[in-house]
Amino acid sequence: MIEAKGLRKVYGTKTAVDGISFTVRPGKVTGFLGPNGAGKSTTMRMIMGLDRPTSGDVTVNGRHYSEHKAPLHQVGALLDAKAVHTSRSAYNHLRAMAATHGIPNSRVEEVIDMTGLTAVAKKKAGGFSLGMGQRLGIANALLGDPQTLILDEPVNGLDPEGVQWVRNLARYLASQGKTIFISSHLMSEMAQTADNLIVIGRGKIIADTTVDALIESQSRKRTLVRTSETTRLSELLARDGVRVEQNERETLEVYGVEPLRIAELALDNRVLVYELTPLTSSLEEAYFKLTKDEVEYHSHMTGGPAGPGAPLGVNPAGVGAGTAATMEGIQS
Ligand SMILES: Nc1ncnc2c1ncn2[C@@H]1O[C@H](COP(=O)(O)OP(=O)(O)OP(=O)(O)O)[C@@H](O)[C@H]1O
Repeated sequence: MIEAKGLRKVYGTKTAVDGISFTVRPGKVTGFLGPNGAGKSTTMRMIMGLDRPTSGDVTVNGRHYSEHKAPLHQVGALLDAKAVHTSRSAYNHLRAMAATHGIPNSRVEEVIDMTGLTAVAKKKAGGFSLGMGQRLGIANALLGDPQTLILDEPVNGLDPEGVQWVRNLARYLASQGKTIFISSHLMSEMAQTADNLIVIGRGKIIADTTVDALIESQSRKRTLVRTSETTRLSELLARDGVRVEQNERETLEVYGVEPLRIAELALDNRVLVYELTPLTSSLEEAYFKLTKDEVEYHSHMTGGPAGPGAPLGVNPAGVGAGTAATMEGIQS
């Protein structure tokens, strides 16, 4: 369990984390989301005692990180996958870490096997690919079989098999009652991995809820309707003040009413409807809506302004057309 109360971190004139309070519970995977620079890594570093809060407090399993007698058994973290001796082999790196924490060599073999590093375990970590480095970082985090696991962007650089492996690992460990706290920018992955989400923007919490509730809160009720009488049904719905869009032949998107109401209206007026499907937003759509005012670093595509539906100022037409992009950080 991770508990933060009024946690705040100021670097010079920059408030990276602005007095946040949250609880990450055992038995669940909790995703930690937010735009670049929102304060996720700073929060994770404070949990691990690597950064001292300017004010407020954070504990893991009831104590500050530094107060735990055997911290590797309490909490394991992947914060910076490059933080290994590049001249040491993965095996020697893990062995050295295990030896200084009273962890037997058999556990080193176990985590090497679990993370799929067996074939490269005797090679120097400096020559590892990004994905192999991530696996070593995760092996390191798992070494003490910790009750709480903190992973900062663990799937960064992993191949699809690796991404799936992290998902299954996180879900398995949560099912064993462990506390799993993961940051990621991959929304589709988070939707499949996490039970709960904490969303942060400009150092403040903007949502602390379940994945389903977050999607629901940001979704507008929409129903896909297939009928051969689109014009007539559109007119009937418009009379009730309902917004209707037609994007394909024989297909309507109807906003803001229950499918039952659409079916009743169609039945009363003898309009044949052959499909009624409630549509839900993806986590990515919900996330964009939630954080659209919290993004500090916008991308600008050359070749025209962003369209009204374009998330984060990215013009989808420009992307599709292969337009050259310039990335520009704007600090507001
Ligand atoms: N050591 C530091 N000194 C000064 N500013 C810092 C320091 N560490 C972080 N910051 C600033 O604090 C803010 C939060 O940074 P942080 O790395 O926690 O964000 P993040 O949510 O992890 O971002 P990303 O998704 O890009 O990794 C940023 O504006 C960053 O520039």
